[in-house]
Amino acid sequence: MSHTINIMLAGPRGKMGAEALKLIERTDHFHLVACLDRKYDGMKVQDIEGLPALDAPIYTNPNHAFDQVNADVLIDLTNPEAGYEHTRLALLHQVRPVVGTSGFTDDQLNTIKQLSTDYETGVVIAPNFAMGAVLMMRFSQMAAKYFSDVEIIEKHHDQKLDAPSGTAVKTAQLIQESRPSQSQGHPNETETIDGARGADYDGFKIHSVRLPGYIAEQEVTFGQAGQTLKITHSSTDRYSFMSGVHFAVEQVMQQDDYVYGLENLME
Ligand SMILES: NC(=O)C1=CN([C@@H]2O[C@H](COP(=O)(O)OP(=O)(O)OC[C@H]3O[C@@H](n4cnc5c(N)ncnc54)[C@H](OP(=O)(O)O)[C@@H]3O)[C@@H](O)[C@H]2O)C=CC1
Ligand SMILES: O=C(O)C1=N[C@H](C(=O)O)C[C@H](O)C1
Repeated sequence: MSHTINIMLAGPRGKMGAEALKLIERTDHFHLVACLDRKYDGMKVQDIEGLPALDAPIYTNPNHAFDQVNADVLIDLTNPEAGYEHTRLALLHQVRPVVGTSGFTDDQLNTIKQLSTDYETGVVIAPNFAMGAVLMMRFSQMAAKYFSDVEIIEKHHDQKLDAPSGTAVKTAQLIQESRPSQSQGHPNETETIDGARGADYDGFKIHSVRLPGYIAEQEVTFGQAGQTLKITHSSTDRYSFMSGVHFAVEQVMQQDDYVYGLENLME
């Protein structure tokens, strides 16, 4: 019998938050103790139309929530601004954050890492919870050892706030670890329309597509004379992220430090 894990969830009405509530509801040893939201202060989750019958209270002031509620884990699925503040507060209260929210700056990630050390509290930052996406990133890192020319194309729904996606940034970092720095394409290439060649990361390009109809997709294309290699992952349902959320919640309970990427927790 697993030990009960008390969870505070930020962003319960969001696309991911609503899916995470269902995960918590169906997992026997996950117990929702509170939600952080922008609205409905003092109400219960079960009082909000469309949300499951869970009697956890909703707080709009995260300070009050962390002062009043005993949580083991914070799951954050909000936006970069709120997510950073929630994660910071969680660490100050020695609540272990599992962060799916993307779009943090390097400075913010460094502060989170430092707080994790200072408060001896584990934190998992997961650019992508889908196991297939984690493998796609690792395969891309492997391929970059042999194919030094690469471009990343990520495609998301048009409600996404941050670009490039957290997944694309993490993929780019893993590729950078595997290939020597170099710039690609023709040295004299010009853009007749600004941005046509995408964003530059260590000499290679990242392209962000935003369209209704997509959930999340990424294609990493490698090229060398006479051949191309494409490594692609698609999430066609947000359910795809939930086994990773489950895994991260379990894992963060065993952690005392900062983990950036689920691949660091997989054998
Ligand atoms: N790591 C991963 O695998 C994945 C990560 N994500 C990331 O998760 C985040 C959420 O994505 P998604 O669910 O699609 O986005 P949504 O916009 O659907 O949901 C975000 C939710 O956060 C709420 N919110 C905004 N500000 C606050 C606040 N201050 N306190 C509490 N709640 C707040 C919003 O409320 P309101 O609507 O009222 O503004 C909304 O309900 C994004 O950063 C996204 O990139 C998404 C999918 C997978
Ligand atoms: O906003 C999304 O939807 C997603 N965000 C994450 C990211 O920025 O990579 C993960 C996934 O791609 C879905």
